[in-house]
Amino acid sequence: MNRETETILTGTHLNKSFGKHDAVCNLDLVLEPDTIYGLFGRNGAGKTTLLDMLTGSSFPGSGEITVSGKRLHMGDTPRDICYVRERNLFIRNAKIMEILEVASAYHKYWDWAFAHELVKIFKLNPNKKISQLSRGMESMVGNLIGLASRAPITLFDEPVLGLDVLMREKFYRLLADDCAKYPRTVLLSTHLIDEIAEVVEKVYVMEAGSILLHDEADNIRNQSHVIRGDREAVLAFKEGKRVIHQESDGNNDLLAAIYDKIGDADRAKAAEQGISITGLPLQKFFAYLIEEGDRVG
Ligand SMILES: Nc1ncnc2c1ncn2[C@@H]1O[C@H](COP(=O)(O)OP(=O)(O)OP(=O)(O)O)[C@@H](O)[C@H]1O
Repeated sequence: MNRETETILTGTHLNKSFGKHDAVCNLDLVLEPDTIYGLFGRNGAGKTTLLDMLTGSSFPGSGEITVSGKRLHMGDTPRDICYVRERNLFIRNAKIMEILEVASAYHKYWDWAFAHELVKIFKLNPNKKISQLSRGMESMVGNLIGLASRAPITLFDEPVLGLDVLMREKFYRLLADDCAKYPRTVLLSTHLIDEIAEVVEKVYVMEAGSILLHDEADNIRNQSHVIRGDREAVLAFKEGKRVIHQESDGNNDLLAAIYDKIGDADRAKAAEQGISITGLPLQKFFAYLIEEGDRVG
């Protein structure tokens, strides 16, 4: 299989600066077909700058982007991509239905039956103007387009801004179910990791314009642990393992967050020494990883 059939979108050696500030630095990214990605990063990490480049909304200072095997040139707006922006560009005076009609004309896999279903599920009044919507409702209109477009590549930038917890859950469930029925590539850019932990299959973590980590979500889940116990025992246990965080925990106890494999022999040793091993929530993992980068960097 050649590279073009294995990947649907690539960004190679991407750079983008605003004045003297490097928002994206020498970044490589590959999206494969039919995979749901999470792009995690703190505020200002460069996520939106990256997505703008990948979708042809802004051009990289240097580097190359290919979409469905074709190189992206200045001014191209690839039809295979649906980009749900953090700050949408909807005409404020347009009604929701008018916005959906424009989107349906643009996206060749648009599904009107699904769009109408989503209008009901998201409790949107199609005759309302964009200017009359709350922030959360505006997000829902963008998300509706992202779902109903069924584009081969859909990029959501902070899709749940302003949404209450029920709507957030509804959106993630609809996305996961619809991608199971109509497989496609989706990238969710967010700083709320735990919420989408169940949905994403692969993860990119971005910090200060670069990719800090790229891994399968399952690998992260299986390899991120918190160990707790007597200081000396924990210090000996963590020897040779990648420790991304460490802190005192009570009198003479130590807590360490480990991003590494912990096998059966390790577990038996830990049990012998009274060391507890628990899973590390993805949000915490991400916070520790970035802290570690700050310490090293
Ligand atoms: N048009 C611009 N002009 C100047 N600086 C910019 C511009 N757009 C982004 N930046 C800067 O580039 C950096 C990356 O911003 P970006 O919006 O890509 O981050 P982000 O990860 O999407 O953040 P957030 O989660 O807050 O949306 C930030 O330091 C930001 O201030």
